[in-house]
Amino acid sequence: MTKPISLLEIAHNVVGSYLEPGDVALDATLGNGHDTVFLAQSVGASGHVFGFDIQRQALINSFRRLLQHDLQRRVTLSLASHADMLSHVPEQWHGRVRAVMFNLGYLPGADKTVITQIDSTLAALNTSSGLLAPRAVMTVLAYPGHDGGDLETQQLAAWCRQLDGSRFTTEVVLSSHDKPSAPRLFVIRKQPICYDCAPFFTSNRCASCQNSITSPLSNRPMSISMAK
Ligand SMILES: C[S@@+](CC[C@H](N)C(=O)[O-])C[C@H]1O[C@@H](n2cnc3c(N)ncnc32)[C@H](O)[C@@H]1O
Repeated sequence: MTKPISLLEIAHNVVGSYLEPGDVALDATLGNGHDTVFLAQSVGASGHVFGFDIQRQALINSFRRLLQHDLQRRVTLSLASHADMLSHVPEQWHGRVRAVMFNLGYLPGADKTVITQIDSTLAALNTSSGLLAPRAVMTVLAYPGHDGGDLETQQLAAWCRQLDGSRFTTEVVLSSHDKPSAPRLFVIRKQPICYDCAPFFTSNRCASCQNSITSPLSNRPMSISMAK
């Protein structure tokens, strides 16, 4: 039997479909740098990635991983909360960021009590949504199964519901073995449409290819749209 695709792979596939050489992307939670390396590879030598974490160890781990791939020149690492990202992303890129990735929770292999917090996560989501380009994407991998993670996931879902539906669409991708405690991936797309066209926009279609995003393949995790 083929192994179901993981939520992280889905996040990379979605984000990768938006990124082109020369783009700017943000890694809101550096951790061990896996997403950072992926983003740095996707934006090419002419693009740039800004990454954030509140733990020095995460910056060290991410920098080491970038060095292994000779990608360190494409990335600026900040020892800062993602809630403060605005002051670390140069103004010339405000409104031009193509992708933002969040992977909530704790740094694997480190102190599990240092985890993302609702207030700073929501502040960072608000800032990120303003930094995004007209056609852009944000992914948030959330873990309701750990301490505080369930409330953070609920708040994240509520934050998605209050987004302007004419500018943003949200899908939630569930693990194939879904349980209330299983991780879930939020995909928030900023639409490349003007306000004049917004009334004709259908929220269950991909903005770039117009494929339906609500029909899961049999061995895939299930994707649902966030209903208002
Ligand atoms: C699950 S890990 C991220 C995994 C990472 N994306 C990777 O590819 O390895 C979550 C990270 O979020 C970080 N974090 C927690 N609160 C944060 C905040 N306010 N701002 C930025 N990072 C934060 C933690 O220190 C931890 O390293």
